[in-house]
Amino acid sequence: MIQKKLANATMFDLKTGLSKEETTKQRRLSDMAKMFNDTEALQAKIEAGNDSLVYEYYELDLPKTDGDIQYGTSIVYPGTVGGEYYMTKGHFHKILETGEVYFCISGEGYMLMENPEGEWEIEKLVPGRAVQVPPRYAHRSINTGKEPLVTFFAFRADAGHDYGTIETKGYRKLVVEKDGKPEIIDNPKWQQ
Ligand SMILES: O=P(O)(O)OC[C@H]1O[C@H](O)[C@H](O)[C@@H](O)[C@@H]1O
Ligand SMILES: [Fe+2]
Repeated sequence: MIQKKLANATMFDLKTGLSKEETTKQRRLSDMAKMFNDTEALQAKIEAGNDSLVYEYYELDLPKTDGDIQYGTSIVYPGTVGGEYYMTKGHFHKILETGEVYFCISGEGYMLMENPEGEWEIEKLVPGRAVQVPPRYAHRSINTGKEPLVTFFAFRADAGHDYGTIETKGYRKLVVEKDGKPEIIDNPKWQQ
């Protein structure tokens, strides 16, 4: 009898977060045009030929029904742009009521979250710590350490990604390096 393949299984390295079996989607500084607050510092780095990899993540080829779970790892590399730590773009889910779970495997940083009602939350990511992003909250992971920040995530597979709101309005808060330590500040460019 031929066993029907029901579950998708993948190996991820616990230090690097990478999988030998799959390819990542990568975002470099040049893909982050509207994301970092200091657009001039970003432009200067790119023009100096320093288009470094900011983060990569997996989008496994899984079915996208409401009953399926999309999962994978996300790896944010260490670095700053104009004092702002390297981070993911961040997004709302198109199905806004969808939450997501992140489990930190390696590195350190924060999960920054905000909802359309104006509430915001920030949770520390350290190895072994799990964070649930509640429904309605946009979420962005930020690497405040010196090593790659590796998280494992899982969410309802049909939730979708809405980047437009973040690109136009930005986040209410930024996480910047001040005297070598992370500090949460108001985003001076945030638009109502
Ligand atoms: O989608 P971004 O904000 O660019 O972040 C990249 C990826 O990070 C996370 O790991 C999410 O779970 C993914 O769904 C997301 O696509
Ligand atoms: Fe998400």
